[in-house]
Amino acid sequence: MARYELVKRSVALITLTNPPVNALSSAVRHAIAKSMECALSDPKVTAVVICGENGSFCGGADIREFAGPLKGPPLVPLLDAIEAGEKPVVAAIEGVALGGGFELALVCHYRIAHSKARLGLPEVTLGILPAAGGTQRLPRLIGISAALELITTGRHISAQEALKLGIVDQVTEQNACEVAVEFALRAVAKPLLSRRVSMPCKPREIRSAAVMGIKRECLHGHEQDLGMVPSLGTMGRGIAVCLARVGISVIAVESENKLLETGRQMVIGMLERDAKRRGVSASLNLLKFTISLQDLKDVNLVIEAVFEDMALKKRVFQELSKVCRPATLFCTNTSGLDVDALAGVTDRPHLVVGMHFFSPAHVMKLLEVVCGPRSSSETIATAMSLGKRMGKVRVAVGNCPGFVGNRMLKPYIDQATFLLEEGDFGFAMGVFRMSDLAGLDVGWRVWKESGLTGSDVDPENPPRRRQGRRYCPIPDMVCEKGRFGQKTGRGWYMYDKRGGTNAKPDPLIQILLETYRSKYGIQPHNISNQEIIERCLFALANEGFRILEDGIAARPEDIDVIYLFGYGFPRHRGGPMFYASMVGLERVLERLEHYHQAHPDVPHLKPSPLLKKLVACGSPPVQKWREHIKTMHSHL
Ligand SMILES: CCCCCCCC/C=C/C/C=C/C(=O)SCCNC(=O)CCNC(=O)[C@H](O)C(C)(C)COP(=O)(O)OP(=O)(O)OC[C@H]1O[C@@H](n2cnc3c(N)ncnc32)[C@H](O)[C@@H]1OP(=O)(O)O
Repeated sequence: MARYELVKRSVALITLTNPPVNALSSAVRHAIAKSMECALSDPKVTAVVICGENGSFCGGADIREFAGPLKGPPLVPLLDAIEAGEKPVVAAIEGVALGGGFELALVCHYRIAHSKARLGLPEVTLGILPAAGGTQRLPRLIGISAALELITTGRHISAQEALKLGIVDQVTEQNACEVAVEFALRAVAKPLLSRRVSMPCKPREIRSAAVMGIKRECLHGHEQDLGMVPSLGTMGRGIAVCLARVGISVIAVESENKLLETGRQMVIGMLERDAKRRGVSASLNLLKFTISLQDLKDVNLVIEAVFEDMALKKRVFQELSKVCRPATLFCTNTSGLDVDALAGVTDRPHLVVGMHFFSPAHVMKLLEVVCGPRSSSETIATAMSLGKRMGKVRVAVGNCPGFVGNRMLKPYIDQATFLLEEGDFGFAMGVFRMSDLAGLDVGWRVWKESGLTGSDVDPENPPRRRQGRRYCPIPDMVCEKGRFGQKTGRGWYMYDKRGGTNAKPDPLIQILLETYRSKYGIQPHNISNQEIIERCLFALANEGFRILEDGIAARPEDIDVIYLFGYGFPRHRGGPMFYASMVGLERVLERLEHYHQAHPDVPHLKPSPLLKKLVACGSPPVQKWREHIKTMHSHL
């Protein structure tokens, strides 16, 4: 778990050996303690270097040990002892120094980082604090404001940024361990006191804290050398970039030459910029562009990314069934359409699976892999593996309208618009900015297809009621004015230009709201922040409980991963399901009952049976909820 050797006659080299990222398992902590004891007591040793095997310093706590009881030596006294030792210790950081790994580096008296190394305190993303000294040592090293930013965001920083901040002493392109050994030999003669980061911090820094704001198998039988993306629209372009940059050949298909050329230029530009940023050469030779579906006859896997229209997608899959080899997998990039209905028009329903990428696909980490009832286990495993190769955070979900993420969005957005009808200020507008970004026409089309708005609606229908429940027509009114969000320069907000991102309140929306409220005799009233949060977030979590009941997600943690990586849910809150457990399931149930009583025509506010069951069982912790769920999707 750690190798101990003497190098250059007097340097003790401690190499952490716990693949894949040399995490701090109990055995590793034990081995570090023993090695340090040897180094400090051996008179031949004048300095120590700590490094990690296989190009990775240390990925922090060993997540494989999280479920069990804490065993082995605790980390804090071990780290304190390293820092307090009378021989200089140098951390040789290659790969990652994260969480406890970063905290280990912070107790070393010097830190040498390889130029490609990444450092960070991602604990906040796990809902915990960097409690092995990170919250204490980092502010002392780089100042409170810079440290708070790293601690509260969990952001990874590059070696170069770490050097600028004063976290590392030297960045090298060479073997960091060899550089550290030479460095350690030179450090022997230097005083250590000032190198111990946990020395008291200056009073000026403490005062400024008081006014500071706190702001991840091989492809089962389907090694993918060829992927393809029909349609080089926004999603198709991003997906093509994701594939090419991890070395997968892509044949990109468009319907006509002009669109093909535009798409080609954009994909090449995106790949070149991406390669420049990563300091590698762009893999342009992996891309082929065509307007002929016939060119796909020999590919192993197809990712269809045409416009979100069921009839169009069905036509594409019928054509693909004629063109492609019988063993070719068909993946559909859809944000909510019925994957099984698409599988049904192909000659190979068991080889069809959903891959719901999030926009922009080359940036967003989340991938929902949608398992249709006929998707084979091998098909699902292949899509999951492909996602892994593309560097995505993958969650296997069941097939239902909107899958997990977008299905939960419906009650959340509904509550936001109902609140907009009812209230006049204090409203957190996050959902409206997000809708402007996604495009308001997307939801409008779905509402139309499901008969909630548009020409199919019975004119005798009361405007604020549809299909027997409360309906808010304000989003339709916004769309009827051609306001589709950022892409049209106007939506819930106004933007300086089409495609602009700088949202400003638009007086026209205020006028629209006032006119609407006066037409329907709605008296706006003051809505507290608490009510806004409860109605939006408890409705969101309530749908999460229904998704678990329906077997669309296998576990609450999957729902949380989807919301953290696909919907910008605040990391420190852990996701909607974890948040509900933190608030207390009893309270969530009580508030939902209260709001459902006040709004009986809003079914999403009716507490889900699973929530009630969990409360009746004494509100067990999130990781125990699965024991109370009857329906389990066979593939999840
Ligand atoms: C409540 C906890 C109490 C426990 C107390 C224990 C006492 C000691 C600890 C003290 C406090 C310290 C706390 C922490 O350190 S919390 C922070 C923990 N670390 C992380 O959150 C890092 C998580 N990992 C990542 O961000 C990434 O995996 C990566 C950047 C390290 C590498 O990314 P990438 O190159 O994209 O590869 P993968 O994500 O695919 O990972 C590769 C492989 O490595 C495994 N792995 C990653 N991190 C860990 C880890 N910390 N422990 C064990 N294994 C890890 C990952 O699972 C993959 O494995 P594979 O699926 O088998 O391929």
